[in-house]
Amino acid sequence: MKWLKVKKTEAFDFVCDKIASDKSISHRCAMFALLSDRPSHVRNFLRAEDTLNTLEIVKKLGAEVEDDGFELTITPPEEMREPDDVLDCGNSGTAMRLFCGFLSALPGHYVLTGDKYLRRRPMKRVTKPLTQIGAKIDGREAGNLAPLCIRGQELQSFQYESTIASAQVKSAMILAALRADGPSTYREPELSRDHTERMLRGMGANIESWDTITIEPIRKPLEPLDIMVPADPSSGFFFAVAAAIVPGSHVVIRNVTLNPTRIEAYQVLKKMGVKVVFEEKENRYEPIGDISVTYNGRPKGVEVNERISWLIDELPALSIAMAVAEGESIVRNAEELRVKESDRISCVIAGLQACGIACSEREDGYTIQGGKIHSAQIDSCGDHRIAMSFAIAGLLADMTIKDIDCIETSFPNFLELLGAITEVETWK
Ligand SMILES: O=C(O)C1=C[C@@H](OP(=O)(O)O)[C@@H](O)[C@H](O)C1
Ligand SMILES: C=C(OP(=O)(O)O)C(=O)O
Repeated sequence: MKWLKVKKTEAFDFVCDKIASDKSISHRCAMFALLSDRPSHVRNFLRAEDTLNTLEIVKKLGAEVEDDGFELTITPPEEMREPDDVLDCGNSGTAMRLFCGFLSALPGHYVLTGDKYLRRRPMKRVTKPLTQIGAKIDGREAGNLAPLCIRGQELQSFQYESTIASAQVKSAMILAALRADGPSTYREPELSRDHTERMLRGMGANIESWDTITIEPIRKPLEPLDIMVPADPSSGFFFAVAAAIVPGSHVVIRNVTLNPTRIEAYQVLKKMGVKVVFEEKENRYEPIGDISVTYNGRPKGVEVNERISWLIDELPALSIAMAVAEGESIVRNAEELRVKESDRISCVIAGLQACGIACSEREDGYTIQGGKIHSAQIDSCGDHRIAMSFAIAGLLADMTIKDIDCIETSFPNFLELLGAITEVETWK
């Protein structure tokens, strides 16, 4: 098990074009390449554990992958292969849920599994609606927990109204709908990240989204992808919080997706009084540009209770800004945090309490009374976002973090970048 010590730092000015590539988009690049009959070209693919596991699965399904160190060329097989082994999604909920939808309609037998954290996460949210349209999926707790066994077959078209705003559920259903026996519709309570719709549309799929998403089944292979994956705003956000809390600091995060469903946490920082500027530079599949964040005095407390799916992954890091803010901050309607890689409500609160911050949890969120962060020893709970959030808290008071191996799942060069603004030490 790896440990990390982060030292308190002084004002920094950091222009960063090395933030990890977007995880959501990278998963989809690997998977969606299988929907074409020609090679897809993917530059800047995220080389982290989660997305490399997805790429391995795509290879086990018969794709050939050439890698020149910068660009991946993913050539789909003429016919998808039934794998002779289990498909390991590692730590990734996105991989497991999207593959459920993808494989349910593909002839063959597939077993999806993952690490001990993923095998605890609820899968009923995808296995239930998929089963309702004819999918054959089984797993522990009547199909709720991995390992999941899928026997792919023809699926029926559907009209599904989801009770949760989840891009993973939506994407699983869209992937199933692409091979269903007629047009399908999908509704969600509030728009969740929409990379699947944008990318599949860019590949020529007939997907319309207004209040309701309408998906036509594909009658021929889609166009291949030709894409440069932008930087991940969720990864960049750790450095945004760093600039927001260390007096006199400034950061520029370059070439990041500016998709509105992904940058809401930056909008909240702005609401807290931090100076945040977005500069769009191009638009292909997604708007892409730079985000600059400048310290602007002590941030102010804020209440976050809507568009939760637009900032769900950033809430642990945002809680660090809330912990140093003037006044009280409240997070509501965020019960989804409890079923991520860890129970992120309990882990955030336990970590902040260890740092001497007054805070308390509720079923759907937490309340944080802004104060002064003290040195502490924090357990990451095996969760990359908890580990990196408290590493950022360490910029204000030396912090020791237990079990940081999980950072590899989404942001392998995090410590290298953090090392540019402070002293870091790791040991086993
Ligand atoms: O579709 C995606 O790429 C993701 C969707 C979100 O999960 P939910 O769909 O469970 O909200 C998010 O938390 C996850 O990190 C990535
Ligand atoms: C929740 C996350 O990812 P996933 O659901 O893919 O494991 C995350 O990266 O914060």
